[in-house]
Order: sequence, then structure tokens, then C-alpha cells
Amino acid sequence: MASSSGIAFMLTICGLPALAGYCYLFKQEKQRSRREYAVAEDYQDKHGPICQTKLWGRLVAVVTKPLLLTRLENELKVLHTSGPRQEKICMLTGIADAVRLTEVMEERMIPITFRELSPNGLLPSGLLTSFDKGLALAFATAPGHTDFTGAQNISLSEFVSYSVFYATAFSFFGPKFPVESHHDFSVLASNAHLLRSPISRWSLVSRKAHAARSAMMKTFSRFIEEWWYADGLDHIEGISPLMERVLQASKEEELTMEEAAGCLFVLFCDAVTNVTPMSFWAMAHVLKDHSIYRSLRHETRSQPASHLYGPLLESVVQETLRWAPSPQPTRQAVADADFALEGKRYRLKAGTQIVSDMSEYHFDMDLYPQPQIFQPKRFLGESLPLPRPFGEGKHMCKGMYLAVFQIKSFISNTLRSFDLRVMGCRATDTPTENHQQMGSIRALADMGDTSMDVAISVARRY
Ligand code: HEM
Repeated sequence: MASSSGIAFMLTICGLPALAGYCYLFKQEKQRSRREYAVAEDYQDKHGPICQTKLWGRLVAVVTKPLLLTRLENELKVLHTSGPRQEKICMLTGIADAVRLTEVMEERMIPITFRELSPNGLLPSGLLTSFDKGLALAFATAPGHTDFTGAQNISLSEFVSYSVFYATAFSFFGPKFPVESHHDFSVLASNAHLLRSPISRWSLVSRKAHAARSAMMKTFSRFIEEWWYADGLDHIEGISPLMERVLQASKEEELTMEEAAGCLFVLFCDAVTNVTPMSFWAMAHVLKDHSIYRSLRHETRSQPASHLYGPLLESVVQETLRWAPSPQPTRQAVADADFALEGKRYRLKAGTQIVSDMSEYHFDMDLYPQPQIFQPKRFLGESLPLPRPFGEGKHMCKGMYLAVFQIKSFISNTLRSFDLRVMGCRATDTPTENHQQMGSIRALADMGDTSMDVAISVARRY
């Protein structure tokens, strides 16, 4: 899934500033100028809510209104997910011929995920409690195997990335999963853009990304190997019902062991790659404003550990889901389609990628006053429309309930376990892999440099 910043960047370098105005997420906390609003409005008046362009030789149509993608899917019947999904699977797993794997993911694994991660499936699965337990274990070691007994300065991005990775791996795969693979995962996550582009064929440029991907795939293959070949063994210690069902389905569908490992890895990536930056942004904004930090800490600490529903926490999470870049649902037109919409005529050519971008909606000043400013209390007591970072229609995110739980659990457990302080924004000579994964942190540093990070002091409370 392309990120909003990616599309904004692609549109900008294509010399289409008017279109770039559609997805200007990374001008965070700066007022969008009157001119930029006017340019975007002007574009919509002329061309309607779908903007078509060509990026690196590929036809792309960007849809900018809620529910429009669902409408096009239902009415045109030519928009499919399998093309973009297959690309994503190949990119993440390195499996060149992923046609069968993509089919199995769509027909078996996604419905399993939908059932297991629905509100009714989540509670009995034990996934939520084991995520909390995983966080406690991560806090005991992360990062760099420190125990945080005295106050220590660390990078917020590393702290978030390691904690979310550890807790998700623990809750999905149990205590036997080798969490030291976090290093390979970070390298892969921050270089995934290379694997996604034709540059991936230039081995000199993308060697690091290829190596990290092979290492992750080996980790997953080794993790399931014993179970895979031992017919009598029906359980991997501590594995979640979701992943157990995915493995059973892999055998039933006669996938290879590598393909089964690929299924686990792709679902794991779905669960970590978006929760990590969302948790980072939420935490960064809470720490940036000392009065918010104190109020949220008070709210969190005055409730029982299992309680994750304080009103301020709820508002901070919703504001993060509105403000932070979210992945963009993508479909592919498998045949030409002509249609009219809001008085404009469109023609989608077969092969066009349709990308839904909600940044125009999330930054609409009529819906959310001063949209560039992260306002932690924005959703307190207000009946504002809720953000829409999870896509829409039948392919809407299957892990949205888990995702919201993970972000809330990360913030609450961090505030309960530690006293934190921002020490400043730190420049590193060699940016660690996490920085790009987190996106630009200009909002705090305002220096336009992705090698910046937020340094925090962390001291364990008990
Ligand atoms: C804040 C975190 C997350 C965000 C913002 C997010 C967002 C999205 C978006 C935008 C889509 C595409 C929807 C579409 O094509 O219409 C998606 C799909 C998906 N997400 Fe998430 N997601 C998050 C967390 C998770 C988690 C924790 C899981 C757990 C495994 C997950 C599993 C999935 C799956 C399986 C799909 C594919 C659904 C399908 O094609 O039917 N996501 N997500």
C-alpha cells in the first residue's frame, strides 16, 4: 500500500502541484495557504473528485471522497484487489510467482482474519491480553536490552518500533518467536520503498532490502518448520488461534512451507507496519504538550490496568488516526470502464490503479477546524465525524479493532510503567532504519530532515 507521503511526493515530482494539493499531509502543523486550498478547489471544480495521472508509466486514478471507492467497486464491477495484493505479497516475501498464494490469501486467509479479529472473535482469542503481556516483556528488555531501572535517554522511534514489534509477535506467535528478528524487520520496513519500485532490480542499491527480506522469510520458515513436517504436532506453543488457523489452512490448500511462512509474514506486516507509526505520532504529540501528558498520565494511572477507555485517550487516538498518514486502499481496473460522476465523465482504462486518499477529507477545515494542528482534545465531547484511515467496503481493514486496541494499550502501558520526558530532537549521522519507517518527524523538529528523532528520557516507575 502506498503511503500518502509517497503519493504526494510522486504527484509533486510529476510537476502537478495542483494534484499534490490533494495529499499534502506532510505539511503538518503548518497552515495550508489560501492559495493551496484555492488550487485544490479549482482542480475539483474542473475535474471532479477523481484525479487521473500517469506515474512512472502507470495509470493512476486518485479518489478523494469517502465512500466513492465503494461506489465505484459496486457500480463498475471491474475493480479488483488481487493485482495490488499480488504486488504487495511479491514485494514482502520475494516469492516471484505469487498467483496461487494471492488467491489463497483472498479466499481463505482474509476471511479467517476477518472472523478472528472481529469484536466477537478478539475477546475469546486471548490476543488482547497476550499483547499487553508482550508489551510488559518488551519494556523489560527494549531497546538494547536495557532494564530502565534508572532514567535513560533513548529514541522514541526505536522505543515504539521495538515495543509494538515484540508485543505483536508475542501475541500472534507465542514465546518461541525470535524477537531479535526486529533488526531485520526494521531494515526491511525502511527499505521497502526500494523493493516496491523498478530499482529493486539494481542489486547494488537494494541489496540491504533484499537481505533483510530473505532473513525475515527464513525466520518465519524456521519458526514453522518443525510443526510443518511433524504430522502429529498440532500446536506451536503459545501461538494465537488466528495464526494456528492460517497454518492449518495453508496445509489444507497444499501451499509450500515457504508460501505458508509468507502468509504469516504478510499478516504480521499488516498488524505492525501501520500501528507503529500511529503509536509513534500519538506518543510524540502527548509528550510534546506537557499539560496533555500530565492529564493523560493521570487518567491512565487512576484506572485499573485492564481499562483502556479514558475519554482523553480516546480523543488522542482518534486525532492520531485523523492526522497521521494512513495507508491508501488500492484497486486495479481489470477492464475499461466509462462512467459519469458529479456531472463529469470519466474513462478508466484497464490496468489503471485506483488509489483512495483520505487526506483531503482528514484535513478539511470545514469538518476539522485548523486541521493541520494536532489537537489532542479535538474529539473530547464533540460529535465530529470519525476519521477514516481503515479503508472502506468489503476490503476494509480486517484488523481495525485490534489496531485501535494496540495503540491504546501501547500508550496506557507506557504511561503506567514509565515517567517520560522529551530531551529534544536528535540528529543522527547515520539515520537508523526506524526513522524513515516513522515518516518525517518534522512536526516536532520542523527541520525537514528524516534523520531527526525525538530523544526521550525513560524511567521505570516500579
Ligand atoms: C492503525 C493501524 C491500521 C491502519 C491505519 C490500517 C489500514 C488499512 C487499510 C487502509 C487497508 C486497505 C483497506 C481497503 O483496501 O479498502 C487495510 C487492509 C487490511 N488490514 Fe489494516 N490497518 C491497520 C492495522 C491492521 C492490523 C493490526 C491488522 C491485523 C492483522 C490489519 C489487517 C489488515 C488486513 C488483513 C487487510 C486486508 C483486508 C482485505 O483486503 O480484505 N490491519 N488496513
